[in-house]
Amino acid sequence: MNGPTSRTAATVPDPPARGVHASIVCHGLVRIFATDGVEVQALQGLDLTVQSSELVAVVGASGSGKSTLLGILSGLDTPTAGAVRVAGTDLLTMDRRARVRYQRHTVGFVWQQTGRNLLPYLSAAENVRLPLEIAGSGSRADRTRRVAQLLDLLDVGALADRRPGEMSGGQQQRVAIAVAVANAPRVLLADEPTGELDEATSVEVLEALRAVNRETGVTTLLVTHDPTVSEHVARTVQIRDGRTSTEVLRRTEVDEHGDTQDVAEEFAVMDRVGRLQLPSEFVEALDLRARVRLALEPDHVQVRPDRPGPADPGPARHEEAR
Ligand SMILES: Nc1ncnc2c1ncn2[C@@H]1O[C@H](COP(=O)(O)OP(=O)(O)OP(=O)(O)O)[C@@H](O)[C@H]1O
Repeated sequence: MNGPTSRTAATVPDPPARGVHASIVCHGLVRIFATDGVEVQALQGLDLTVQSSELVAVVGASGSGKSTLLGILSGLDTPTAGAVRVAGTDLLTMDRRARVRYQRHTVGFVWQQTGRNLLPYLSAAENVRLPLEIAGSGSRADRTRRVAQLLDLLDVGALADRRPGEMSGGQQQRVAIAVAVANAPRVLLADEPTGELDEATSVEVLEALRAVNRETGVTTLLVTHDPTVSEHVARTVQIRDGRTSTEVLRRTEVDEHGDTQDVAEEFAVMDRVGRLQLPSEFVEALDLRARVRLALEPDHVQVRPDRPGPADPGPARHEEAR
């Protein structure tokens, strides 16, 4: 996804009205933090729609606003402006009780720090059982069955009796995913779930998230600074300066010889009033500055520097064209 690509295209996020099947709809999300009289705009009008049962990775550099977005989606923080709905719940109008219900039943979380996800003195099975008992779901036998099912789904069934300290980081994160989806939330949120893991283990944990998403249909949003995640998920949304800037969509195609191949295409994200961010590589490659020339062509829009270049016909020709 890095580097200039001639295949950058634009996509407009679905408006909330069309988002009946959308599980997450953020529209014009703004979050301003004020500390000691200094304002930081962590989110600057972020638009994002995630369809029901979709798995999306939100990728961005440090300080781009990922944790702020996740804080809002998890109901721990509220935006300064904008609209946000998750699984039909308007997160701006929730009262205290609705917030507790939302956090207990609608969303599940996996955090980066393995220690934050699991209780160290409980076994894997007991950790998964705990949220079921708190929610009072099913009979004792139902709970035992569900714990076993989830641990098997996450491929950690053999570790049911081990405590977190007796498991690897990747195994702990897989148990953490089982804990997060124990009460069948509509949405699973994961904050840098592979942040403390090596590359091979990270891939295993991503595969585990994909398996849970596929098998249970839980809408899954993970945030990470690791751009290579886009190689493992169908949709990656890039966030830059508190806004979604580009998206990479990955799909499998069968060529004329019957061979399958992975095709990744990068799109720029345009908001509802037509604003889009040019990829920084494009801006740098053409040394684009404050003003650019735009021209509408039959099937595309041209963006050129505001100065005559070798291929530029010059202002006289533009005058003629008008
Ligand atoms: N509680 C806060 N008070 C003041 N500023 C904050 C607060 N939380 C975040 N910020 C600022 O908002 C911006 C976005 O921060 P955020 O933590 O969302 O970024 P991030 O993409 O998650 O970064 P990282 O990958 O380093 O965690 C940063 O400039 C950060 O300093």
